[in-house]
Amino acid sequence: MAQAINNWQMDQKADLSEPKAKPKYISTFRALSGYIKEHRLTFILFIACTLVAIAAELLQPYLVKIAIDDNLMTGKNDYRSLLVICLIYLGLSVSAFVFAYLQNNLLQKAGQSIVASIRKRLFAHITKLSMSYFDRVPSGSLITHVSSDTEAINQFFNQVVLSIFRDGLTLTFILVLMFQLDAQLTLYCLILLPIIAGIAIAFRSYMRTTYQMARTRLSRLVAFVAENLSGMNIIQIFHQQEEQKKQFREKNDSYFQANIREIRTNVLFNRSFEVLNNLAIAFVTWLGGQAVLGKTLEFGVLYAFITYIRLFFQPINTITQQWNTLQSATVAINRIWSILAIEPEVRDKPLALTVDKDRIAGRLDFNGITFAYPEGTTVIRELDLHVRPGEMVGIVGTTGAGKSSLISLLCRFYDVKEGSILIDGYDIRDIAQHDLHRIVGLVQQEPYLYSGTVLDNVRMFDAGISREAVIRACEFIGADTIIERMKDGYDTRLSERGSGLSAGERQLISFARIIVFAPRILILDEATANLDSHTEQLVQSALERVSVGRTTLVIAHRLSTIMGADRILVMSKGRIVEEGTHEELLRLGGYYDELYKHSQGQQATIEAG
Ligand SMILES: Nc1ncnc2c1ncn2[C@@H]1O[C@H](COP(=O)(O)OP(=O)(O)OP(=O)(O)O)[C@@H](O)[C@H]1O
Repeated sequence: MAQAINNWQMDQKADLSEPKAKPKYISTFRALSGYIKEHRLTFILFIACTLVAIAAELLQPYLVKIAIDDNLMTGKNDYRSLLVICLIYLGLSVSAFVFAYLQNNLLQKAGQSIVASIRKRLFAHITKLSMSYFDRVPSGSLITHVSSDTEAINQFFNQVVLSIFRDGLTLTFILVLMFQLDAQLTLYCLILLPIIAGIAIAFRSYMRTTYQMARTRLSRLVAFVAENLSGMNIIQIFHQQEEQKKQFREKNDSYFQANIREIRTNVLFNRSFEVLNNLAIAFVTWLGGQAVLGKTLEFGVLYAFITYIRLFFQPINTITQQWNTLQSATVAINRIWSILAIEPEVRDKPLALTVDKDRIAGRLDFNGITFAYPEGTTVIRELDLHVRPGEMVGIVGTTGAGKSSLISLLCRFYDVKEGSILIDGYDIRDIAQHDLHRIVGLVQQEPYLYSGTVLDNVRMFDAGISREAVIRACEFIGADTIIERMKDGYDTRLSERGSGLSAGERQLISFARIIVFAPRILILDEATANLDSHTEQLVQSALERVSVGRTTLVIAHRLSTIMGADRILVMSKGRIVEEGTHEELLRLGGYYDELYKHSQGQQATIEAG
């Protein structure tokens, strides 16, 4: 695999030297070469079966020629030989069927398993890319890469490779047999070749444009649907259905038009080929018929010739049709390989530290950190923060102050531009990410649940964590009664993103996750926002239990969540502007005091209402 990416990268570098980049067919083959080598035995068997299937197919007209010229036209009445010929014909038909079946299956098997491993590799790679990549690339286009681009590679094997071998070999065999039957007549037929090539080339460039247009419009449509699905609640709440329907209709219509254009071009090309085929047959019948009448050509030879000419056009037509597939596979492979070649911006150092989370006390030091998103303005400025092991720190601040960004840096979704973040004195850039993510746990405002059971979601599909451990964790945070009330208890299947559960229930499951994975440092990003007061109480008491003995950072809009924190930080424009306990900050009479009064006012209004 590494070799395949290497080959591809070298080809890309070589291509840069060319002013006008040509379609990268060679690099496509080089990119796939590693995979093909893995299946070389299957490919050898495929070629062998193809040879036998084609030979069995093409020898059939030759047998009929023998029957006509050596039996029927001689008047020998040799029924026995005729029967033998018919039996051999039958045998050839059966062999052609069996070997064509094997040939198809072998190629399908190799092609499908290559595509499955590319898909697996691509998905695994995407999951390792840094958040900055996902900020830039829309998820819709990534879905296209994993689904339709890999499908284009599948078609490459099952159409292009199949056609190159099957149709290429068929053409060669037909030419050999035709020359063997009558060289002069074959040469006459070959006059048609430049005409066929001319038509194919003329159509080819037009077909390429129509094909690419259809693919581009399809990926726009897919991206649009993906975006809409992920933001369906917003669309409904803002009554955007009509507007989205209009935009969808436009994209759908434009894809429809592109498809129609592509189909028309294909039909025109196929029909032109058929006309050409019939012309060639008329041409051979005219020339060959005269020779038969003049007794310079046997009738059986003419029969075989006409059959071969008919068979000759089919593979040419099929091969030319593969141009589209080859084009799309080339584009798809280049797109996939360009993703595979992307190095995650945040990655482990070659000798990354292995840190056992149980030996971490949980001290945190943010030393003069500065951070800006790629192509963005600075959102954290020379920030210093030192947190004791087991301390609970609440973070509040204006919207866009950089609270979530600070947390993203601690999780190493991004790397700081300046300064450093230390956990127990280890720079987080030196710690293996696998270990870091066991040390630092994150609960977000909208916890992500996967399609799977409650059990799977709590233990994150890690079968090494026992059912009992999951149940204990849920009991600990008080989620057990809620889960037991569900249809199948811990085995209840959750729909995508846990949409069948309330926000509080989802939050409790994510707390149970934390208990199971027991990180030393816990981050809660607005974990109690959007909850009704009863669920908030449940979650709040779960939070208190979860945070015991852990360094905890809580970002909160509701001050009630953090009033009891050991320390509260107020952030503004990427800096810490106030710091202290609840009481200290109230005494300070600054932003926090204002926020508190405001929240008290709101509370009073709610109670009065
Ligand atoms: N992925 C991103 N790419 C570029 N800019 C971003 C990204 N995420 C956040 N920002 C910008 O960084 C700044 C800080 O955002 P951040 O989410 O850290 O603030 P916050 O204090 O958590 O705000 P809120 O309370 O509204 O969630 C904002 O100006 C925001 O627009």
